[in-house]
Amino acid sequence: TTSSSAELGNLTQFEYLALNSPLNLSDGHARQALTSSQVRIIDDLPGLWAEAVKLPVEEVEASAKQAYFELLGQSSFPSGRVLSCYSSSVAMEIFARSLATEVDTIGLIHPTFDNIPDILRGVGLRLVPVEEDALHAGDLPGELLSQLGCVFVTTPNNPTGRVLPAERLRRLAEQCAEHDVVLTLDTSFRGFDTDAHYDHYAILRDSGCRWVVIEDTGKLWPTQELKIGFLVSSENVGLPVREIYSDILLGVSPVIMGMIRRFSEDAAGGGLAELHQFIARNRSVLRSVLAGVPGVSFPDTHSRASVERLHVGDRQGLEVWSRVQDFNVFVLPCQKFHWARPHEGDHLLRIALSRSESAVRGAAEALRTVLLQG
Ligand SMILES: N=C(N)NC[C@@H](O)CC(=O)C(=O)O
Repeated sequence: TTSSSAELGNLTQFEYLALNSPLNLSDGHARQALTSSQVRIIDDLPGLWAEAVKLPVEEVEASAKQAYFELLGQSSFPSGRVLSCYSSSVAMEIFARSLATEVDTIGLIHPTFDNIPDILRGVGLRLVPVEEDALHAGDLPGELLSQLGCVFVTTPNNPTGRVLPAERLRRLAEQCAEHDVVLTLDTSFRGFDTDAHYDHYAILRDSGCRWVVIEDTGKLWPTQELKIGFLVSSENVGLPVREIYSDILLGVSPVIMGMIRRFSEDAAGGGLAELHQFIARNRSVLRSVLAGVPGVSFPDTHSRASVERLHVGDRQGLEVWSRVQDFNVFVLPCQKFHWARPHEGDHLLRIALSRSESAVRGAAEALRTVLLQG
């Protein structure tokens, strides 16, 4: 039986409901088929295993990081200060615990995926919402920054897909340096949007601010949750990140590191451009099947992320979410992204696009049927 939405505490619990459905368009994980060149990498897992046994782990790790960060335009990444974690959420928990040793208040982008505020609250931090529009409009108010120990920005943001441009990042980092505020970025969706491929680490380094970045390989490729969350920090971050990392793990499997290197090399050889076209096609399928449905709109016209928000007009998002399950289709209601003011998400749903085109089409057609019922 599907729990009633009221019983579900967070977005991930909505995503659990969808995990075994053929039309799961709920979580932002990659569930499309492997490409033929990616199949060849998976076929060579025994070779990756043998390499992991034979080579020193630091060698396997360094080449995986180099391939992944270079692929996404981050050539100034500080290779000596990148910690490999089992997932980006594990990286975030380690960051949060280390931040809480020194900071009690954090400014967090609003809206964003709710496991971020949940993890930050979990270590006792007080959260202040920083509206996405305000963040992109210009400088943050000095009186806001003077009450914060950290500013946390998801870019590209989830679920809006909005990317912090280089000039805004430069200015924000300068402000954080001026106010001795740690600047933290969650860049989990950056692989999908070339606007997010400018060298963030060069800008952060040159600003002189204290910074942390969390990267996620897990959203890009369909690797059955075999992934790495990279936890990167500045030399002057002044937080016990490495100590707390050592409380949690010794390291990630070098087999997964080798797999990430191979997927990154394949992406650099044309696979990333193919992936972008694949996501763009799924986005256009969703938008065209739902075109013309009264009251329905897509608020994030520029998003290239692997998720798409749908505004359902006067309808209640939770009502549509519930009724579309009659077609075995699962999407994600958006209240919990609005962690400070949930009602802002009452008429919004999020649809995952890292799925087969037929799954996206099938889900869009089921949504159309439900939405036309009024
Ligand atoms: N640790 C958690 N809760 N993982 C779920 C998260 O990866 C899903 C996500 O980010 C998205 O659906 O956009």
